[in-house]
Amino acid sequence: MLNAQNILWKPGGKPILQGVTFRLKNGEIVGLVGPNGSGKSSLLKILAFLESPTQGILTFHGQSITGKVPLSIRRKIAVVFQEPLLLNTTVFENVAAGLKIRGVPKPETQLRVENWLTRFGISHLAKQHAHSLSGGEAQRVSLARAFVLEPSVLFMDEPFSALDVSTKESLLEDLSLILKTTSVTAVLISHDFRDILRLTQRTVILVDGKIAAEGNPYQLLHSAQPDSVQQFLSPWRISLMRS
Ligand SMILES: Nc1ncnc2c1ncn2[C@@H]1O[C@H](COP(=O)(O)OP(=O)(O)OP(=O)(O)O)[C@@H](O)[C@H]1O
Repeated sequence: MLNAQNILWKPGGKPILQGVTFRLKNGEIVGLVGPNGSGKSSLLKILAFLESPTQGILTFHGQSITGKVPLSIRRKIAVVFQEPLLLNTTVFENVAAGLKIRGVPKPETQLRVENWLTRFGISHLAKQHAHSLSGGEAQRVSLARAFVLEPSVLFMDEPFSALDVSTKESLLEDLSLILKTTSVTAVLISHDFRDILRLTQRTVILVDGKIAAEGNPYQLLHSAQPDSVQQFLSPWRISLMRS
């Protein structure tokens, strides 16, 4: 559904992405990992049409995307960042905001928002002000706000990294179930390879702005890889063997 071919990105003259070719198929959950500064967030922003590549071809459902991205396509994409960036209003209004902008009728908005608040276990917080939430609750609101839009593609950039271990664990459990029971196509960036093993079926490893390896995350972990990939995966191999 989303194809990126030979993407080059040099925002300040320095090449950040160097010839990345990435294909996202309908319904798959793809992990995007790699060392700090390898270009993961940059690639995510380009795939989500938040940045334009310096060179390369992007197509969405077969339609070539150049210049200004049509609103109808932008609206098929949702992005969740590490910081929830919630609006200064209630939880309900935060989750409803995107539907209001799209002109979804009130009764349908009510049903859809209630459904996603329930699925993320936060319906009891509906009337609470978003800025009074804990980090875990706020990230649940941020995810509900993305899912309520029923996007074709959901991008998640480090959604758990600001959460403590037990908060993260309960969110991972709920998100894992939601991803299994919806047909959403998603890309997840995480520094924690355990999240990637748990949530994704295919993983892309970026090193220095290039795809250094890709495949099933378990197979990547247990097979021989080029040195740059070994270096990134070794600590995970060791820590996962111990646990
Ligand atoms: N708009 C920009 N202009 C210039 N350089 C940028 C821009 N955005 C990112 N970079 C640079 O691109 C490189 C890759 O950044 P990016 O955030 O994509 O990496 P990352 O793999 O997501 O890193 P991390 O794991 O630390 O979040 C960094 O050196 C960063 O400073």
